[in-house]
Amino acid sequence: MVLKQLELQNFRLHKNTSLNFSDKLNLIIGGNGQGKTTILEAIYYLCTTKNLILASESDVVSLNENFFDTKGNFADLTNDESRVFYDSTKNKKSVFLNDKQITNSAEIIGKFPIVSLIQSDHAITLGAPADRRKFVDSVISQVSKTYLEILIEYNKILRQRSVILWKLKENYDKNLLDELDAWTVSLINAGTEIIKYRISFVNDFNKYLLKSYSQIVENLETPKIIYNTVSENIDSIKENFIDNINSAHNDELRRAMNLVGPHRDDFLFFINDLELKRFGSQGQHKTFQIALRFGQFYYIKDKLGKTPIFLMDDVFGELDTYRSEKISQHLNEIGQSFITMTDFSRVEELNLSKESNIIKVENGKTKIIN
Ligand SMILES: Nc1ncnc2c1ncn2[C@@H]1O[C@H](COP(=O)(O)OP(=O)(O)OP(=O)(O)O)[C@@H](O)[C@H]1O
Repeated sequence: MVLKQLELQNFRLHKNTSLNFSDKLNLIIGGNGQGKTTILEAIYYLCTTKNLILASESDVVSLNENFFDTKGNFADLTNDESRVFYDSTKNKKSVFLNDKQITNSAEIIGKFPIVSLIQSDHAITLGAPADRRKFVDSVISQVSKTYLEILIEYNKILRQRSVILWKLKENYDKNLLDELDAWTVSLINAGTEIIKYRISFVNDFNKYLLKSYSQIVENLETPKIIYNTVSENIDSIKENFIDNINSAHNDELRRAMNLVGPHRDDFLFFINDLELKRFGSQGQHKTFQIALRFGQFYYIKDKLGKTPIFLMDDVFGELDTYRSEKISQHLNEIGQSFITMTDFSRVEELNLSKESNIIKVENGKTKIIN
C-alpha cells in the first residue's frame, strides 16, 4: 500500500499544501521549525486517525484558523481516500473513508498499516515499563483486532475494580467484597489472555528483531526481548495469577490499587547477555530503537500481508555515516517511506535511487527538487 497524494489545509504551518509522493523513499528536507514533521503528522492521522506526537487536535489547527483538513489518496488493490477534518469551534474530529464518515477508528486501523520511528521512541528503551507495554500492545493490536478488544476490556475491568477498591477503603462492606471478587475473576480471565498473546508475540518477534538489528550493526550482537510477567509458562499463567492476586489482597485493599496483572508487566531488552537499560551505550539504545521499528515493519508485513508505510523523523542526525548508509539501503528495499532531515549535505550518504523523491520545506511551503 502506498500514499500517492496528500493535501493539507490549515495544518500547523501548512496553510495549503498539496504533494505527490514516490512509491519508494520520500526525503523531506528543511531547517528546524519549517514544517517537516507536520507532514508525517498528517500522514499518521490519515492512517490511524490519531496524532503522531500525542498533540491535541486544537494545537494542530493553524493559528487564527478554526479547522484543519487533511486528505490522502492511497493505492493498493483498490484506491482509497482517507480524510481527517477537525473543527475547533466544536472540538469535533470527523474521519472519512471514501467520502463516507466513519465513527469507529478500528475501521481504518489495519487498513493503512504504518510504522513510525520518531524522537519519543527513546522512551521505549530508556523510559518506564508503561512505554514498553505501549510499544508491544500497539504492535500486537495492529495485527490482531481481538487483542485490541481484550485490551480495551481489560482496561475497563481495571477501572471498575479500582473504583471498588476505593469504596472498600472508605467503607469495608461484605457486598463490596463480593463485587470485588467478581471483578477479580474477570481481571484474571482477560489478563491471562493478554499475557498469552504477549508471550507468543515476544517469541515470534525476537526473530524479526534479530534480523533488523543485524542489518544495521557491523559486529556480532544479539538483541533479545524477555517478557517479565506472572509466569513464562503458558500452562501456569492463570494459576500464578490467582496465587499472586491472593497474596496481594491486603496490599490492594490498603493501597486501593490493582497491583497484579499484565498492566504491571515489563519487557526487558538485552544485547547479548547484558540488559540494555543498565549497560547499553547511547548508540546501542538508538540502534535497538531503530531495530524495534524495522522489526515491527517486517512483522506487520508478514502477518497482514500488506506493506506498511514507514515514517522516520530526524533520525539521521544522530547516526554515524556507516549506520545512515545501512539504514538507507534498508529503506530503499522496504517499500514507501517518508524521512525528515535537516542537513542537506548528508543526502549523499543515503544511496538514493532514481525513484526517490526530495521535498524541500520552508515555512510551511513545499517544493519538489529532484
Ligand atoms: N498550530 C500552529 N500554527 C502555526 N504554526 C505552528 C502551529 N504549530 C506549530 N507551528 C509551527 O510549526 C513549526 C514546527 O513544525 P514541525 O515540527 O513540522 O517542524 P520541523 O521542520 O519538523 O522542525 P524540526 O526540524 O525542528 O523538528 C514551528 O515553527 C512551529 O512554530
